[in-house]
Amino acid sequence: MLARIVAGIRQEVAARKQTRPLAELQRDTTPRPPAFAKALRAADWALIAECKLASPAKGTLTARHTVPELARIYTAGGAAALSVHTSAPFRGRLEDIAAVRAVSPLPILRKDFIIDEYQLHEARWAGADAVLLIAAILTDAELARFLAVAGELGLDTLVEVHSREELDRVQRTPAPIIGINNRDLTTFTTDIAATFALLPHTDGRRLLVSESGITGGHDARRLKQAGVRGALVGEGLVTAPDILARTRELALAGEPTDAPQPRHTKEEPNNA
Ligand SMILES: O=P(O)(O)OC[C@@H](O)[C@@H](O)c1c[nH]c2ccccc12
Repeated sequence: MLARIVAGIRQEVAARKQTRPLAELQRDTTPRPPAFAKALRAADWALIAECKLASPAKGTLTARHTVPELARIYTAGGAAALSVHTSAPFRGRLEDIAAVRAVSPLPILRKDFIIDEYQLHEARWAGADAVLLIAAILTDAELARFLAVAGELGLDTLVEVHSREELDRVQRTPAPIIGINNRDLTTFTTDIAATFALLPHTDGRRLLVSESGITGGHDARRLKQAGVRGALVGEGLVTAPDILARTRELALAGEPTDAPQPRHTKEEPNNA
């Protein structure tokens, strides 16, 4: 599945390079603040809420909402950042970044299969704050190079690992934010045990995010208690009966929203 997706991405990127040459993407060089990393560092828990309409494994996940509608709900619900799929297998487009930017002030992660430096320039040009880099589809040299280029462009990076071997590789780079993907990209099955299994092998010098298969506040709370800084959640949000409520629950890592007010006396119930 992964190899097929990447082959498709390679063709798409080649075609886009023809219609929009690199020089055109490089016109705007205004420096931008690293908003994504900052949002993750701002508190001890951060929800990165993903605008995900479909996936190659499951097909349509939601037909009720558009990408900007999801972004609006996530923003209202207290997400710290947004993840926007821009690849065809997830029914995403590069333009979705601008559409989300128009309705939300939150930092945006470009969620794609980045295999070419050109896509980093595209991300910057489209208005993304950060990009996902997937260790499984990159060589050490590509990873180092993409991290450096992203840095020059003012893009934050979330570097994704699934195995111990990938974690070790990434920890030999300066990547400041590592995402442990609970989804095995060869089978597309998820198990959040993947995060707990890799945690003891992290070097303590990176911000850690858990990705995929996180369904509600209970998972979020367990991850937070284990020292994970945040969660990247798509399906658990878009398939929730009440997306706003699910966003709140995940953004608060399962802490109760309305802590009961202390009662003063039995005769005077607190109506505040
Ligand atoms: O919808 P989920 O299970 O909450 O997962 C979100 C996100 O982690 C997932 O979309 C993802 C993260 N990295 C990937 C790499 C490829 C495909 C998909 C992904």
